This record gives sequence, structure tokens and C-alpha cells, in this order.
Amino acid sequence: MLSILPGKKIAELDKSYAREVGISSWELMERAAESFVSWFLKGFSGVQEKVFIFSGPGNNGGDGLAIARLLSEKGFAVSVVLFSSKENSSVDWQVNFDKLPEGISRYQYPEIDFELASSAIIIDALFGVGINRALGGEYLEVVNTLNQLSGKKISIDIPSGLPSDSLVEGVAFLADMTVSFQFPKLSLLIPEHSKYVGDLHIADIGIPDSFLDQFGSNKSFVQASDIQKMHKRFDNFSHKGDFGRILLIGGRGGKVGAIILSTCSAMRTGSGLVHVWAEGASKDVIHISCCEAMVEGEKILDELDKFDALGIGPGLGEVPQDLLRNIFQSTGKPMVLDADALNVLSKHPELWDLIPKGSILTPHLKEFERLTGKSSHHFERLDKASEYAVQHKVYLVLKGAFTSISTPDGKQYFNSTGNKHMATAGSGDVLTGMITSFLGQGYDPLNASLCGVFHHGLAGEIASKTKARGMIATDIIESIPSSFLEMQID
Ligand SMILES: NC(=O)C1=CN([C@@H]2O[C@H](COP(=O)(O)OP(=O)(O)OC[C@H]3O[C@@H](n4cnc5c(N)ncnc54)[C@H](O)[C@@H]3O)[C@@H](O)[C@H]2O)[C@H](O)CC1
Ligand SMILES: [K+]
Repeated sequence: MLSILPGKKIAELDKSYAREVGISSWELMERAAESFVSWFLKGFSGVQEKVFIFSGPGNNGGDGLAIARLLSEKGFAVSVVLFSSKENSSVDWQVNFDKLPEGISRYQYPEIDFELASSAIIIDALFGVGINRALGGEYLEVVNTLNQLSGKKISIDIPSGLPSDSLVEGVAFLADMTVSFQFPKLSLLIPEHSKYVGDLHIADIGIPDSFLDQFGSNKSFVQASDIQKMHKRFDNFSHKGDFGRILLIGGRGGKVGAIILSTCSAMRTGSGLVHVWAEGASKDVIHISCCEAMVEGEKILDELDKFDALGIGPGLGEVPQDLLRNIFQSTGKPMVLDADALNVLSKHPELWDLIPKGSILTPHLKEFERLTGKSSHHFERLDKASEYAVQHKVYLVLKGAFTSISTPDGKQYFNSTGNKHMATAGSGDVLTGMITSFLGQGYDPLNASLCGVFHHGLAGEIASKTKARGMIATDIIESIPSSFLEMQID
């Protein structure tokens, strides 16, 4: 799992890692440049466009110069645009400046004709995590000009102008892609910054996770290799009881579709037995839509103990708070709370401390707002999510791009899968079914949340390969099995 360190810790990280393994800071920069170039070659090998690299005065600019050299060695037509004099630039910048091969065109800003770069690939190496104020002067001018150009735009480490741990002030580079070193900076994961970041890629520069752990960050970025280790393994003697018996509660009135999506998702996630509590005409509809499920009447609420996990909320509609209160008081087991169950909690804070410890709440941004009030930006929302999780000893899954999972012990995990096509009706109901399924299969609440969120995103990515904008929640469900195959989970 990749620790996410604050920007101001990164210089210290570089220094102590270089000392530990006996390499120079220049060698670490070279690794970063090599890692960027190997990513670049995967997507841009053989393209005819010129490459323009805009290099600022610090080590981000130094990365840019090293990348210029490496790309030129690979045969790309590279130009660099410089801003500071050699003496006013960082030490490793100077080393890389001296290593620039003859074949690279050099321009000292403002002596550059932007017509030359109009359809070139633009690489932004103006500022990285060392930015300490809003862009001004010639940097503001150049970023404004670059933002108008039509070619592909790539940022090194972080789009110039974005601070690594707080909200942008003023102008920043609008990248199509950002290649961030070792781990994503927190700022790259917040919705307000997505238009600057574009597609995010993480370039490994060889600092082991265990080394990053020493810096004691409470935030981590979760990738496929982490998820693989979290899955439970079942053997050939396993029977359906081992895969858990769960109860989903919702689907009243006109919202039966929501609980059907959760039910089918839970089945596809591997639950052995899925029961659904529903009312009236909903019962038949559920039976027809998911014939593997068992549909229950109100009596089942007196037998909650026989279930390994509960998922409450999708399509539940408005219910008296007593329904939740009774459920909370009759089982101490962690459960998943979503949608209308969260709306009841928003109106009745007196229920918060009755929620069984270790339960998983899965609000989208609006539901979270109803629960904890308006936030002025996502950094504040993340802090509130963490506070809520710690205070009420629950897991808070805040849904959206890079869904965050806040834990009762104050940690925060960010998911790496999913895409914009998943912002479709019912997508959240699918997630509820998946997390409840993992919980019922005996995963602890953290692993159930992380695996649920990860596979939900991966299934969405798989489905959108053929469905793109036309993808619907049912397509995500159909792709859950492929997400297991892709991750080699049997
Ligand atoms: N482990 C890693 O991730 C590695 C990252 N590398 C790269 O190094 C940069 C960070 O380099 P640093 O020199 O600390 O900072 P910057 O390049 O961002 O620039 C700092 C430089 O700029 C001045 N400054 C700050 N803000 C402004 C402004 N608005 N206007 C003008 N000048 C400004 C500041 O005073 C400094 O002089 C990291 O992002 C990676 O790209 C290493 O290459 C290897 C390991
Ligand atoms: K940059």
C-alpha cells in the first residue's frame, strides 16, 4: 500500500532514502526520469509530434531536463524552455543542464515562438511539490498560454500551480495526464482538482512501501497488489454456508430496482445465500429479477441473528427511525448502511452511537453532506469523514472518484479503480451489495470495504470498455466476475 506523504515531507524522504541506500539525489532524480520515460514510451512511442519541456528552477525542472535528455536519446525531437539562470536553479537541475545533449533546442523564456509548440506534446516541469505560492509573473503568463494549446499536455509529479495538500489558488496547468512519482499527492485525488490532473499515473521510483511507512502517514493509496492479499481463499470443500448468509433490507414502494441491484451484486460477488426483506408487490419483482435470492417478509426482522451480515438502505424509502433503532439493538454485528438508511441517520443523530461498532457507512457526497453539513472543499470533507469514523467507530466510505475509506483508528485509504462512466443511477446500490457480500463471507469490515470498492471500480472499468457512456449499473454487475478473473481470485 502506498503511503501518501504531505508535500513538505518529500524532500526529507528523498534525503533519507538516498542516504539509506547510498545513492545521490541526482541518481534518485534519474530514476524518476527513467520511470517517466518508460511510461511515456508505452503511449507515445513512434509519434511524430515534437516534445516541448517547460523547466522551472527546482528539482521538478531538473526532472524535466533529465527527461529531455532521455527522450532525445530515444529519437524524439525535444526542445526545452528555461526560466531561471543556471546559478538560480537547484543543484541537480544544474547537473542535468550540463548533461543536455547538443541536439536539444533551448529557449530562454520569453524568447520562444509558441507557434512552434502549437501542436507539440507539452511536458510541464515548472513546479512540483516545492511550490509555495500562487503562480505569478512569467510563470502565470506561460501557464495561461500553454493552457490554450491543442497538443497533449503532461505534468510531471503534479500540475504546476497546484499545492500538494491544499486547494489551488489562482491558475494552474491543465494537464491531460499527470505522472506522479512514487505515490499520488493528496491534492491529485480531490474533485476540485480533477480538471488540472487529467488521467493519473503513478511512476515507481523504487522507494519501498516499508520505507515510506516510517514517515507515519495516516493516508494510503490502494492498488491491485494490496487487494490480492486481502481476499479470503476458499477451498474445494467449501459449501454455500462458508460463503455467508446475508440479508438486504430495502426495496419498498417505487424503489424496488435499488435492492434488486444490490441483491444481484451480492450474488455475483460470491455470497452463498442472499435473503431480501421487501414489502408488497416488490417481492414478486425481486423474485423474477434475481431468482437465486430468498425474499422475506417482516417476520425476518426478528431473526437477524441468523445472518452473517446485513445491508440496509437501497430503496428503503422513508421509514420510522424505530426500524433502524430496533435493528441496531437486536444485533451487535457490523452492517452496511447506505442510501435511505443514511437519510434516517441524518435526521436522527441520536441513533449514531447505537450503530454497531465496525459498521460501514457508504454515503455519496450529497448523503455525506446531509449527515455532517456542508463543506467548503474536499479537504475539509475528508477531515470530517475521518472525524466521524473515529468518533462513532465506523468505516466511512465516501463515494466518488478515488473513493476514500476512513477507519475508526483514524486512517484513510484511497481507491485507485473506477472511471467517470460509473456515475450512473444504481452504481451505489451495486457497491452496497458487494460490500455486504464480502462482510458476510467473513472479511473484516476494512477488507470488505477495500475489496468492495476496488472490485466495484474494476468491474466498472471492464464494463466501460465496451459500453462507455452507455454503461448502466447492471453492466457493472455483469462485470464483477471478470474483475475476479483479472485479479486471479478464484
Ligand atoms: N521522491 C520524489 O518524489 C522525487 C521528486 N523529485 C522531484 O522534485 C520535485 C520537488 O522539487 P523542489 O526543488 O523541492 O521543488 P520545485 O521543483 O517544485 O520548485 C521549487 C522552487 O521553486 C520556487 N517556487 C515555489 N513556488 C514558486 C512560485 N509560485 N513562483 C516562483 N517560484 C516558486 C521555490 O522557492 C524553489 O526554488 C518533485 O515535485 C519531483 O518532481 C526528484 O526529482 C526526485 C525524487
Ligand atoms: K509539474
